[in-house]
Amino acid sequence: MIKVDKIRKLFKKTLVLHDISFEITSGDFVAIMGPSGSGKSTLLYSISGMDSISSGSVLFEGINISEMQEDEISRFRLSKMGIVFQNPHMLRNLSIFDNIILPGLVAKKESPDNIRKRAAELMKRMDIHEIVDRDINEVSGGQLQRASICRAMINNPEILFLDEPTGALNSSATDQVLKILEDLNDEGITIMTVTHDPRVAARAKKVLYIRDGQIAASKEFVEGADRLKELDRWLNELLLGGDKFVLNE
Ligand SMILES: Nc1ncnc2c1ncn2[C@@H]1O[C@H](COP(=O)(O)OP(=O)(O)OP(=O)(O)O)[C@@H](O)[C@H]1O
Repeated sequence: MIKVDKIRKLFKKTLVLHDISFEITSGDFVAIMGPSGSGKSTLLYSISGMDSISSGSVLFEGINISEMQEDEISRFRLSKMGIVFQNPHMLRNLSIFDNIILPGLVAKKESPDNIRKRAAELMKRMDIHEIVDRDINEVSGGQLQRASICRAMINNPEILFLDEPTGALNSSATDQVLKILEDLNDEGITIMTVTHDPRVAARAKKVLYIRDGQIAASKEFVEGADRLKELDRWLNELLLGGDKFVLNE
């Protein structure tokens, strides 16, 4: 589905991503872990075309999206990708519902009626249908994050990119978001998420560990394994390699 080939990213003269290559297959659930400042978010934004790359290429179903002009990649992203940011970036003067339908109205893939219907279904499914008319400052962090996932799903994307989706959530809100991600992945949505939280990474099929802008290690879970235990062991081995790893409580 996505082929990342030797991408490099420079911020001024600092090399933040060094020749990163990997592939994401349709239906994958990939978690990106690694120390703070290692380049995880930059990698996510580079692959999704939110940020330009300095060299290399990103092919999405064979189409080189790294060469697209800004308006072309924006349209492409709107129709194929859903993005959930660390901070939800919702518009303050719109209700939660209107924030969710907005990318649908912009993309015009479906009629406004269908977009509203889909938003209502997504909100019901994510158990936030009672907050449709609320302002964004009248809901909890967990509700807002679930609303962000509804917004990212409004155009029926093929892939969801998430940056620390549970970073600001308590344990039960984290569990709700994880269940949603797992269900979406079971239904065929490809997922790529940056996370510090081993509970999130343990739901993934594959984990990439980034250190100093490079893939230092990667892991695929064996079917039926105790993933948290396996992940813990793996991360500890990497920690022995000198990485400071912060576990979320
Ligand atoms: N717009 C920017 N301009 C200059 N440097 C940047 C910019 N964005 C990120 N960086 C630098 O790039 C490096 C990687 O940042 P990035 O946000 O990708 O790391 P991260 O692994 O996601 O970190 P964290 O886990 O703390 O969110 C850091 O050294 C950061 O300071």
